[in-house]
Amino acid sequence: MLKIVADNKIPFLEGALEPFADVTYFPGGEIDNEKLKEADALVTRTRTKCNEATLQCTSVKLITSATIGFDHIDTDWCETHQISWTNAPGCNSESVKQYVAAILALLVEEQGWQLANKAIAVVGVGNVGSKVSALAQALGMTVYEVDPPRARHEGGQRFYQLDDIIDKADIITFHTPLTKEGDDQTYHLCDRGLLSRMKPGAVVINSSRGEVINGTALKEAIESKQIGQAVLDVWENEPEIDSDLLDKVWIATPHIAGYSQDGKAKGTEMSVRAVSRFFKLGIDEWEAQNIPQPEEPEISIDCKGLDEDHIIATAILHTYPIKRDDTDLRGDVSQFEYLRGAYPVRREFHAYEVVLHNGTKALADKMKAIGFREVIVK
Ligand SMILES: NC(=O)c1ccc[n+]([C@@H]2O[C@H](COP(=O)([O-])OP(=O)(O)OC[C@H]3O[C@@H](n4cnc5c(N)ncnc54)[C@H](O)[C@@H]3O)[C@@H](O)[C@H]2O)c1
Ligand SMILES: O=C(O)[C@H](O)[C@H](O)COP(=O)(O)O
Repeated sequence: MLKIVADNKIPFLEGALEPFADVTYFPGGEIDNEKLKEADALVTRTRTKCNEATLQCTSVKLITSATIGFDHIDTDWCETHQISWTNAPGCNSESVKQYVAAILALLVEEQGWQLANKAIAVVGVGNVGSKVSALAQALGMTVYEVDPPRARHEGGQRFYQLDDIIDKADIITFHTPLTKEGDDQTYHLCDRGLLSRMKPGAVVINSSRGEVINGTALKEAIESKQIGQAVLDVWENEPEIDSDLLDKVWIATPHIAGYSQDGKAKGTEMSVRAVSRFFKLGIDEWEAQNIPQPEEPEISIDCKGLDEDHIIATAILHTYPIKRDDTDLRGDVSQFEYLRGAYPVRREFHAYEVVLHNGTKALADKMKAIGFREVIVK
């Protein structure tokens, strides 16, 4: 019988492959060479380093990661050793968009920002960045899209050079993969030099990979007030993160930007389907079951006396009260990994209906463009 080793923190997975395989589950960090000796496939997430040390002399033929990022897979080694691998492109991109939306909502609510007067630089315009860019455009912001590989490939006027707009953006949000070589390498892309050229008081958001920002340089830039605020979901050396940096950033979360139930379900679906295609199991269209509903799927807002930014911010923060995640991490930073494993149910915008009392159709259209399933004006 087919043997599959799987990470035990992949929601919706249990039961999917059991009719076809002997499936054993372990915490991601504990999956090692010994556990993979007789495995045909590994269904994984970012916490298992899929490299020579883990994979040599095993019978693994396929790795499927239920995540967007695949920097935990030594793809060169796998390819030269006939191990196929897949990730889950785009699976939780809407969830990361919701994370950035929640930050914009906090800037409106707590710092009085008027989004139409602000500019955002989106660095990396792939699955996540393109959604963040569309969100910011729907909110009326000026958007600078920065993506050198796409700029080279697609040409045209759409993309900016980071150096040309770095001093114009009120927010710089990073959505690149982590790469350590080549012309477009992103390791420490945000370094002392880049931080020093930012508009004074700018907000830096990183939900890509921790190593895209040099944490030491970021601390200095916050201390010297070169930048106004930093928002970090991803960190160098997770889960042993720099607690001094944590104290200095405005919003700190334990790598959960992509942790909506919807994103998790899609990641699991893409993994199961990849296993099915590879081993011809006949469940190429497998779907996750029983995705939990939001506690309060209807958002009711009286718009009288409120401006559009505040109304939208209220709805966004109803779906995702991001400060809860910040408070939990600051409560005990040693619980970084536990907080990820025990993450509460979060649903994306499309799981919600909004009722606007005294609202306008124009506002309703804007909120639908952001992603809410239904927006009713009463
Ligand atoms: N925090 C989380 O929970 C979470 C969730 C999902 C994804 N991620 C991470 O977010 C990042 C983006 O994910 P994605 O799905 O959009 O990836 P993607 O591959 O779809 O898009 C990445 C984009 O970055 C561009 N890029 C590459 N090098 C660049 C550079 N030097 N400067 C600017 N742009 C560059 C690429 O051309 C591409 O368009 C990845 O690092 C992923 O691992 C994190
Ligand atoms: O790459 C991704 O998809 C995200 O970073 C994802 O949220 C990582 O999840 P993990 O495997 O660490 O649970």
